[in-house]
Amino acid sequence: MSGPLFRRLCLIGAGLIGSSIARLARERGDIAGTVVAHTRKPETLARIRELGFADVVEEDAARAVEGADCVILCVPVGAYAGVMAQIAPHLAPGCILTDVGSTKGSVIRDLAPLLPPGVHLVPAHPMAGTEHSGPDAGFATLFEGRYTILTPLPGGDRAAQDKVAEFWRRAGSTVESMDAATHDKVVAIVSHLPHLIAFTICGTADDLAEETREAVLRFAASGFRDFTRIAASDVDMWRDIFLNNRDALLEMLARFTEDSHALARAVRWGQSDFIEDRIRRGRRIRRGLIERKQA
Ligand SMILES: NC(=O)C1=CN([C@@H]2O[C@H](COP(=O)(O)OP(=O)(O)OC[C@H]3O[C@@H](n4cnc5c(N)ncnc54)[C@H](O)[C@@H]3O)[C@@H](O)[C@H]2O)C=CC1
Ligand SMILES: O=C(O)C(=O)Cc1ccc(O)cc1
Repeated sequence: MSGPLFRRLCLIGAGLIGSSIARLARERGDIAGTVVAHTRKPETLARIRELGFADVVEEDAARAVEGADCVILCVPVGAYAGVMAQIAPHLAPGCILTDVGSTKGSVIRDLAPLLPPGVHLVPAHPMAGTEHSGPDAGFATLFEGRYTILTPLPGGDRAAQDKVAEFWRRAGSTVESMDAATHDKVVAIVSHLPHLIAFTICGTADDLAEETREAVLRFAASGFRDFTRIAASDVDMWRDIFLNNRDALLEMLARFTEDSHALARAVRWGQSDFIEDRIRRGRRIRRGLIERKQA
């Protein structure tokens, strides 16, 4: 049998996603010979050592990437430019630089200009996660049965793209490729707008008068609970996503606002047919999603 996919795999950031990758590599022998993990805060470094999912825990980002044949950025997307400035001079020629960030246009904007010659950039986004964060939250099966989207650069190295795709297939993902602009539009509607709405509706409920708010929290029916699960997500990560997918997110929010105003008008004027039509359409689409998942 041939050796693992990567000789030395370096993870910059070892929270939910980074630690899930490390745990996966530990569980499967065919991904990495050595796993190096770097993170910024001393307390997180200490916790990673305790959890023991990395072979090497390195406090210096530049030293962490030295000699790695694959580096995966697993930090909030707003930290990419700063991290890249630290690591770029230390990336070995032939190294694959990839990531897991939730936005892709900004990632290419922040990484590509600093890419040293001979280093191959292959941006990636596993469409898998939870509302939990940090190194304790990760688990090796996180990516199973989920999509991972690659947004390769035009003219990028095919062998590097194939290797990153193979890595995600070994993680249990189905791999798709698209351009970064398409990716950013798709995730704006399926992921970023739902998070924006979930954060907002929690605040809207919290703004209610004391008595009503008390009742809302006590009686929060499963609908409100299901709908707002994702509002428990990490602050830094979501601030960075909103700011780095601004145009696509604002476009989807404008469309949503227009559509919700149309429904509000129908409610105001008692237009049952319009209301029923919107509910039927929503039901049809949601049921279709579940059937697709089961197929
Ligand atoms: N949480 C989720 O469900 C998903 C997240 N993503 C993306 O994955 C990336 C990581 O997210 P999570 O693992 O969920 O976050 P997390 O908050 O669990 O972990 C982030 C890690 O990066 C470290 N970090 C932050 N800034 C740093 C810096 N400048 N230098 C070094 N380390 C730094 C933090 O200390 C932490 O260990 C983000 O870009 C996010 O958009 C992608 C798919 C799903
Ligand atoms: O918790 C959930 O359901 C999520 O939606 C997780 C998630 C968050 C960010 C991503 O870029 C991808 C997936």
